Amino acid sequence: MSILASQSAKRAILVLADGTVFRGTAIGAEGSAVGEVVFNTAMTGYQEILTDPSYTEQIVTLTYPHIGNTGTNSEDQESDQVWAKGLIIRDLAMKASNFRSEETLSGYLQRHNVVGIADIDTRRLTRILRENGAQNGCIMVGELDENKAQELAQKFPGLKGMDLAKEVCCENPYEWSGGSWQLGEGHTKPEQSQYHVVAYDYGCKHNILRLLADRNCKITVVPAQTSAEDVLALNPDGIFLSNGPGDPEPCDYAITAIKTLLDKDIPIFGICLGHQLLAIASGAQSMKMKFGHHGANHPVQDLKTKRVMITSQNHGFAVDEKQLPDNLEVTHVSLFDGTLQGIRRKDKPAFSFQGHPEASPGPHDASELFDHFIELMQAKA
Ligand SMILES: NC(=O)CC[C@H](N)C(=O)O
Repeated sequence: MSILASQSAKRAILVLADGTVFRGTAIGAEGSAVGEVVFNTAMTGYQEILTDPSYTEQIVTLTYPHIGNTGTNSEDQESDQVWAKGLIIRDLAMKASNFRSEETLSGYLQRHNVVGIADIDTRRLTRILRENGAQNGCIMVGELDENKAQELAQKFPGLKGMDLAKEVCCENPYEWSGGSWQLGEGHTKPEQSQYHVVAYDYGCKHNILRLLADRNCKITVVPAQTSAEDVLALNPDGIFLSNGPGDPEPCDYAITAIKTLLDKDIPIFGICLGHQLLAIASGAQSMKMKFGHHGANHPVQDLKTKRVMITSQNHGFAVDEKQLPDNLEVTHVSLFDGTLQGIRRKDKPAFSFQGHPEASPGPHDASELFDHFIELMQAKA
């Protein structure tokens, strides 16, 4: 191949639905990707972000400018595949240098057939998304056609109304054997298992299951559409509702099951999509946010203790704090914009958190929420 041909094979564009065009360099697979473009402000954790199933149908731009310097490895996966539709960055590190690195970011994206684009003015892009709201976009690699890319971005239906939890979850129930956070991959403490947690997989991140394993839980993971009756047949001490992609409102199967499970007074803990579903099952409503929360430095206040936690966040929908039923108490709020971050049922052993107490990436300030879940199971036992 001539130098010119190989150079042109490397060119890529990002076109937003509003027609804004960014020209850059391809760093991943060939082809094109269409999705909702969101910005994440975390300075680390690109591999965890890419493999978080909550990013299904989304293209992620990272505001941190220098990405790829620690490469990728098999331990930092938050699921078995890359779910983000595409990656947009400012600058790809020329060298991956870390004792845990097994593969470069570029090689990793290509192997997972995910489109990526570098050399983009991600500050300008982020300003557009902040000012006008998250918007659909298209990354195109190879044959570049700006009009076609804009048309594809405009045709993308958007995440409002998209029921994705049932698309990304496991096919069959399984027992978690992926290890614990403290002890590492492949290690669990089954002999010490005290509580049987049934975890609804709506697109669950592995670190949630690792943190439950750390706390002596035996975990059975079940698909998103598992009925409440099938979950009850497993005789759980507690029920976990996972994070996941898309809009919570159309997930009627989950909302119906959670309503039934709430009636049984079994401890329930929800994270992110699981939080939104618990709220809706309790009578609340969700709404689409302007550009959402995606980052690892969001201050959230615990209203009871007044303590401020720095948290990891990844959501584009939120529970509407203006339309809460009487059975819900607000436990946490975002100090960035005052939106609702945590709730507790006043009449049931059930609570949930909008951010990501499991981090990966991010700080572990909110990990005590896992301990609270254990306390609820203890109290019930
Ligand atoms: N991380 C999540 O669970 C995200 C929940 C939901 N898909 C949202 O964007 O708000």
